[in-house]
Amino acid sequence: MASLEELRLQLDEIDDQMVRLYEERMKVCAQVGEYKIKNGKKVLDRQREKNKLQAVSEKASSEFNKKGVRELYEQLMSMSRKLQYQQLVKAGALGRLPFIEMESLDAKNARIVFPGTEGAYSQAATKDYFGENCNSFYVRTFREAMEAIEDGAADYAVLPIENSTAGSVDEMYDLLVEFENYIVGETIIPIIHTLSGVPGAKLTDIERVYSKGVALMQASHFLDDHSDWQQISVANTAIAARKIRDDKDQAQAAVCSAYAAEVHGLEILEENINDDQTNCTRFIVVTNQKVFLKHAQKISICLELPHESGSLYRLLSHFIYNDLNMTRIESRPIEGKNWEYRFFIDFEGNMADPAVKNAIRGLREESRNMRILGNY
Ligand SMILES: C=C(O[C@@H]1C=C(C(=O)O)C=C[C@H]1O)C(=O)O
Repeated sequence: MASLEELRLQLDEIDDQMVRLYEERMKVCAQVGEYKIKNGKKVLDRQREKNKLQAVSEKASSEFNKKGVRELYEQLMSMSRKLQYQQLVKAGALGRLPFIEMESLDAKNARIVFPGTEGAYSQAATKDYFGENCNSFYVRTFREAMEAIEDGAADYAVLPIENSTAGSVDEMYDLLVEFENYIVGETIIPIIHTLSGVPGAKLTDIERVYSKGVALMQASHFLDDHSDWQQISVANTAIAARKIRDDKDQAQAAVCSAYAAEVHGLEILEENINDDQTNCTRFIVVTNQKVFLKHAQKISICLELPHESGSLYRLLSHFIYNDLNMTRIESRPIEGKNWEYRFFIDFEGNMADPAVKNAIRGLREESRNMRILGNY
């Protein structure tokens, strides 16, 4: 029997040939890439790849090797496509109107809309991002804020996208798909709830508690200790505070911020009733202009995938190959298509970076309805 050294020498010789052949194959692929640029053809040809996988796997002698050859060729063709995407990006064929790079946002002259009412957490986020004296107004719902941006009634909207306790704000993800608005910034603010009632009310008077559904959830330990209280969900924590003020009923209280309580003239019955003391929410800043800040370092995209095995795995290779760090992936059902999903992916990078351009080119071609939601 041959020694390990001898066997490894044989492997080395085979590998030399394989590398040489790989490089030869890639040279031909580069010519295919040039042809495609000239003739406006897509890089990915699913039928050709299907036929190729069939043909090469048939040449292998055992079931085990058929599977191996298939996997090997899937990777080879994926590398071939990535080379061609690079060629396309170099040739300037980005395929969509580009995002315009901006030095900074004009916070001084901006009109900013936030959902809720005076005292909402989204108002706190607005002031945090645009400054205490910014020119802001409120609308009732997230949708109305997105409409205000689309219509040009406001330049920017500040909207919640993710809470550290309750997770994603699903409605916002759906609205980002529905509207053609773009994320240009984000800010994270602490969310500290109080239980507040009309002046003079005591804890023992309370029978009904109003707040936003997720806020009631974030204070569930405290509220569970008062299981006789009826919990009523309204659009926003500050809207709940306003209602308590307007109704003037000592049996009613709101779960809202200390600031909302102060703005609406309520008295705090219990401070800091969060389950989690580190509770915070990430807000996004949205605009209707296709712009990104020069120093932006995070990109959000969404896309749909064909309902076939391995499609997500293959898609993620664009991040790995281009050395891009993915920071978040989320999925939402696609309306009208049961059990099919739209993926929302955040990754680190700036749109001006060639690695980002290459990845986006590949992702766009190999998925359905890919959209860049923003670079911020
Ligand atoms: C090289 C091509 O581009 C892509 C890569 C393929 C390959 O590496 O064999 C096959 C089909 C295309 O998806 C081609 O179209 O032939």
